[in-house]
This record gives sequence, structure tokens and C-alpha cells, in this order.
Amino acid sequence: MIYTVTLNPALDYFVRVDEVKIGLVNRSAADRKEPGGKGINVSRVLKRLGHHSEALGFIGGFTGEYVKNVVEQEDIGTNFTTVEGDTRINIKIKGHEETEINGVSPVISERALSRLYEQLAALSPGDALVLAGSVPESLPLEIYKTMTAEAQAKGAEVFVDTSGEPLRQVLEAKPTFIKPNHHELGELFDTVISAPEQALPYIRQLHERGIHYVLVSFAGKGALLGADGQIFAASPPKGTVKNSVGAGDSVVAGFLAAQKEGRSLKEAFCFAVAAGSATAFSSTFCRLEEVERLARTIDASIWEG
Ligand SMILES: Nc1ncnc2c1ncn2[C@@H]1O[C@H](COP(=O)(O)OP(=O)(O)OP(=O)(O)O)[C@@H](O)[C@H]1O
Ligand SMILES: O=P(O)(O)OC[C@@]1(O)O[C@H](CO)[C@@H](O)[C@@H]1O
Repeated sequence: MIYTVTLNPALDYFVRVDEVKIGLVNRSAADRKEPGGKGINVSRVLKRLGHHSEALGFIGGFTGEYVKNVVEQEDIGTNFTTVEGDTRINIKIKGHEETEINGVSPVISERALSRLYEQLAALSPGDALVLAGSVPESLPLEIYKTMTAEAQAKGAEVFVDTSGEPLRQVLEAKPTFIKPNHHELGELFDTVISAPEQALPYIRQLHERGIHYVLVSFAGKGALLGADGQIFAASPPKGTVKNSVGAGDSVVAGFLAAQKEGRSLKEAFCFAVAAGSATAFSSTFCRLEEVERLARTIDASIWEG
């Protein structure tokens, strides 16, 4: 079974404002609401790719109810823990550029946290656990490290997509897979990485430190994958970007789905990049047929190893 954990879910509120005028009243041309948070997005994309998962994490208030209802209507398993306070609202403004304002998490109580650890204690070999997104302020920054160790002790594989200090800390537990984007990888090594070639020594280092799959995404410049002593590079397909929110989550879901289907490493990597691009090219998330179509156009070459 695949479990996704979203410690900090959101109601994503998308607004189209052709030109944002700071200090004035702006009126949106269109808007829409979606359940959000990285783990929840991974579950939603997995569903579109034909894989069932169960979404765990903390939700609260009317916004939390909305998130849970929509996810359940999509026939995705949920076992959320309810907290006091409202799940945050994250504002995604689509104008000439994309601007995001992510809200503040409700406080997570000791009791709610214990319930999540009880869920991890029930994992078993063959399970995959996805830990994705930011860590609420009321929780310790090393929480992903602790959760990874708990899950591994039960024989589960752990896939992590986070940034900053939680990413730095979780590396000590050697999760199976990480997917920083190039900004996040740069932040980790206190440097700036803007081109794929610059990421090679850092991917090598992480892989040698025991992270089996290190997938670094470069938005429109594609992605690199360090795995099995090799580094693969893939250029993304060309297309018109409609919405990049969730593109990274689609890469994680795509890689996991392809792995579960027993595809080769190279195929899984191309499928993951295709899922990211298919999401970027659509107004919501990717569809399986489009991912398969794009995956056939992507070639992953070996840069090292
Ligand atoms: N302009 C683009 N053209 C083609 N593919 C794209 C483009 N932007 C993103 N993608 C696809 O999405 C993947 C992930 O993008 P990105 O590196 O922006 O991830 P991210 O920063 O984690 O995304 P997000 O946080 O917005 O979900 C890329 O590897 C690529 O496959
Ligand atoms: O604030 P975090 O947890 O880092 O990111 C949350 C978020 O921006 O990530 C998803 C897209 O990847 C959105 O659905 C959500 O709003």
C-alpha cells in the first residue's frame, strides 16, 4: 500500500488576475478551489495514474472538511487526523507570472501527533510512505527524520519531497528517494544551482550518503536522477505551461507509480518527468494517456556512471 503524509494540507485558492496592482483593489477574472498540500497532490496524481493510496495528515475546520470531501469523492483512501483550527488557505495568483501566498498551519497537538505515529507503527514491508511538503510551526523540524526511521523500522520505503531544514535533517535517516528542485538542492549545499551540470557533484554526494534515488527537477530544463551509481538526465517535452502548481508532486507520483509497475529505472525516470510536464501543460493535474504519450517522446541519457 502507498501512504502519503501531508502534515500541512491546504485549500488551494487559484485566482486569475491579468495584472496585479499592488495597493489597489484587484478583481479576479476567474477563480477555483482545489484540495492542496504536496502529499495530497501525490495521492491525487497517483489516482490519475491508476494507483490507489491512502492520504494521512492533519486537517481541521471547514477548509479541512472541503479537502477531505473532495479527496474522498475521487475515491482516494483517507485517514486524516482532525485538529482544532482551520486547514490553511494557500493563494495561487496566476497573472503574467505565478505568485503564491501560502498560509499558516493550525497548531498540531501532542495527541494528534501520537495518532500519526500509531499509523506509522502499522506499516509493513512492501509499503511506501510519501512524506511531502512543509512542516507546521508547532512540530519539530526533524520530524521527517523521525518518521522515516519509524517507517523503515517497519520495512517500508520512504519517499520525501520537502525543503530547508526538514530536508537537511531527513537525509540522516537515508530515505529511499528525495526530489528537491534545483533551488532546494542549492539551499541544501549553501550554493546556487541554475544549470543541470552544476548539480552533478551534489547528486553524487547525496547518493553516496545512502539516498538510493536522488531526483532533482529543473522546471522547464528537465531533471536529473542519481541512482544505482549512475546519473541520468532528461529534457522535458516542449509545451505551453498552464499551471505549474503540483508539477513537482506529479514527478514524485510518476516515479512511484512506475516503480510499482516494475518499469525499468530509465523508463520510470522518463515517466516521472512526463507526469511533471503533463501537469504543467494542463490547468489541473496530468492524465495517464497524456503522461504515456509524453513519456514516449523523452529520452534519458546517462551523464555519469
Ligand atoms: N516549463 C516547463 N516545460 C516542461 N516541463 C515542465 C516545465 N515546468 C515544469 N515542468 C515539469 O515539471 C517537473 C517539476 O518542475 P519543477 O522543477 O518546477 O518542480 P517543483 O519546483 O517541485 O514544482 P512545484 O513546487 O511547482 O510543484 C519538471 O521536471 C518538468 O518535468
Ligand atoms: O507550503 P508547502 O507545504 O511547502 O507547499 C504547499 C503547496 O504550495 O504545495 C503544493 C504544490 O506542490 C500546493 O498544493 C500547496 O499549496
